Amino acid sequence: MADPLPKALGPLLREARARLVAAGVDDPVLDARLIVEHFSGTTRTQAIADPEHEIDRNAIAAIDAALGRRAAGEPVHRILGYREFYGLRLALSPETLEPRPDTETLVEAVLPFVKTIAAREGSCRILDLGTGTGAIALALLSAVPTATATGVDIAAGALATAARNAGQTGLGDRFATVRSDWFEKVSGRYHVIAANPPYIPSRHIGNLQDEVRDFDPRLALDGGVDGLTPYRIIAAEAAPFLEAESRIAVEIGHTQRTEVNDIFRAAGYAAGELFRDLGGNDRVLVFQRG
Ligand SMILES: C[S@@+](CC[C@H](N)C(=O)[O-])C[C@H]1O[C@@H](n2cnc3c(N)ncnc32)[C@H](O)[C@@H]1O
Repeated sequence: MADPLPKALGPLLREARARLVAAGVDDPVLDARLIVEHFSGTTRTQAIADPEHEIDRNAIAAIDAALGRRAAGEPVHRILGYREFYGLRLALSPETLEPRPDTETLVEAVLPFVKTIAAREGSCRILDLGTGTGAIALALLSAVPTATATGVDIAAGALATAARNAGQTGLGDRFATVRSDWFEKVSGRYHVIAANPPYIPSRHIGNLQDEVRDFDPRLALDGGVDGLTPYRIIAAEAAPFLEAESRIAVEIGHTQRTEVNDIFRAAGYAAGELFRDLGGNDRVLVFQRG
């Protein structure tokens, strides 16, 4: 059994860090700070300016429990219950993928087009397929005040979380949700179809990092036998939902550029424009009709 946690903020942070180091956690300094700040309601500045500040007993108990979960392998943002994406604090739930910084590449890739359409037409309609927390749609809405978005997901729990995130970020009046198997229940036409679909081949799911395999929902990961099934559906079925001037932006696995390009080209789209993530990996393709 671990020693009781100190009450004073400075020593508490040091002990939290030491527990996560001992457990072999990847980034113990950051994770200890996130956990302590979240459950104690303190800030980094406070820890520096007033390290003797006393934390109350309930907060200490919550920090103790959270450190135990982190030491046992649960991702830190699952424990906190939220993750920042494109400057928005998005709540997570068991049915949502934890949004990743790489996905901000998709937001940046399609944002100039969204702005152009919104400026010219007074609005830009976005369809976010497989919306999860609502990350992509809400990021675009936060950057373009006249845009509107529909978030589609097959998971009812994900849509409930996305709707809650829209409300909490003040974007609820421009965001709607539709529960649908890809386009099945979708109606209307859109200037942008964005998707970060599940793209891991089924047989690779077991080899993913424990934190991904055990805590992200399988529905958000499994892209079928070769990981490309959702791209085939999107490429084949998107056309009736697109405005004359429009884009389809998809996130891809870093080895899938050629295959995904081939799928969309066979469906009548011009070769996709490629965007790389901050790690230099192929990450996003943006298509328009050829
Ligand atoms: C990789 S996650 C992306 C979540 C979010 N867009 C993001 O970027 O963080 C894929 C999402 O697709 C949803 N999904 C899986 N199969 C689906 C289907 N057949 N129709 C609609 N959505 C689906 C999952 O529930 C999950 O939310």
